[in-house]
Amino acid sequence: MGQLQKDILRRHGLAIAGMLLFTLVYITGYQIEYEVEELNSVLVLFSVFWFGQIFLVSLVWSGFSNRFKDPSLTMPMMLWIITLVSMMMFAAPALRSIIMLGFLNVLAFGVFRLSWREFIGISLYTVACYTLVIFGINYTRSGTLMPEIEALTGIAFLTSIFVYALTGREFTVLRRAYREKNQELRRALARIEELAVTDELTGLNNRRYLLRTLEKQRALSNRENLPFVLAFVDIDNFKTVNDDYGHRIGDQVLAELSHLLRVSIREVDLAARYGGEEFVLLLSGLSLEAASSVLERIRISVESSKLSEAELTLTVSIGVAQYHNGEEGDELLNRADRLLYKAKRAGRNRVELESGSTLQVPS
Ligand SMILES: Nc1nc2c(ncn2[C@@H]2O[C@H](COP(=O)(O)OP(=O)(O)OP(=O)(O)O)[C@@H](O)[C@H]2O)c(=O)[nH]1
Repeated sequence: MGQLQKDILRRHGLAIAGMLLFTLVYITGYQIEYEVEELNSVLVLFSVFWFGQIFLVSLVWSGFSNRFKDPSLTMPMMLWIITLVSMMMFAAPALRSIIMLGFLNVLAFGVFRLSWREFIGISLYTVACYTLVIFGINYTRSGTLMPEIEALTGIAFLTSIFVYALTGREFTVLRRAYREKNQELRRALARIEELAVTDELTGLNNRRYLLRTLEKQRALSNRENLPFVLAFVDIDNFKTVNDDYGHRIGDQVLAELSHLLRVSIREVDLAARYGGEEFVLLLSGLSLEAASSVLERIRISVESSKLSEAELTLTVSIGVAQYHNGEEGDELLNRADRLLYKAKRAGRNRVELESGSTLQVPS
């Protein structure tokens, strides 16, 4: 059972407790004021009342009401109670004051649940029932009511309903403002989280995100024996780009290379900017051999691309290491970094693989 349904049922539980109390007070009042023999017709009325009530609550309880616009069925329940309570008022005019309080309690139940329009609707329905019953009593038992007092009671009743409606409206406005603020906060938080893990220049994830993902990947790999590969990708002689063409072109190169890296890997892989002109790729589920062909393809595609508006031809050096079950993330990063410098020392524009990898590749 979801939290929403629990909340709804808790509210209905309270309402049922209130109605039980009302039933007791009414029947006691009836016994004091009227002949006990006439009680039977009132008991029939209460049976119908409770039957309908239990039927509606069971719709909520079973989850059947979830298919309706308002799963709490507040409106049908209120209509049911008000109709039956009006009939009880007709059956026992002397208990009018008890019943009026009953009406107000029912309306209080709807103040926070219903929309402004629904609340006005149900209030008008209540006033109509009340007026009809008063006319009915006057017609069938003339002389039992004092018209002036009834009119004054009606005005007091209407005033209370009006105050309820205003309170409900205030509450709706507050609730809406609260919901909007909450949504705004959630959006801002999502944006902050995104900014905290994104590199502004390239749009790739940053080192913080990489290290977090590396930890998750390690945990997965240790548990499932799933291989993965980490590669350092570094632009060769990038300093000369800045020196010869300026930082603006250098930035363009970084952004375009980042794009190239991102589109060269699968959704499940990760390309992150490690810092400066150094990038890291995390290739999951791949053996060193499989990863090496992906990385070789990347190396060739960088070499054959024209980067930035200066249409520069650049190369990258890549150091590739496979994760060894149980090792720390730092160790893996260091091994890949060392391989990158080996590639640099060996003349650049090459993919340097680690020899002697031991992780098993699942068949
Ligand atoms: N335009 C630009 N340049 C950057 C950025 N971050 C780092 N750099 C530059 O990247 C260059 C890195 O130079 P080095 O570390 O000497 O490396 P390299 O010239 O690529 O030489 P090798 O790596 O040995 O091939 C430096 O000139 C940095 O200023 C950036 O965000 N934008």
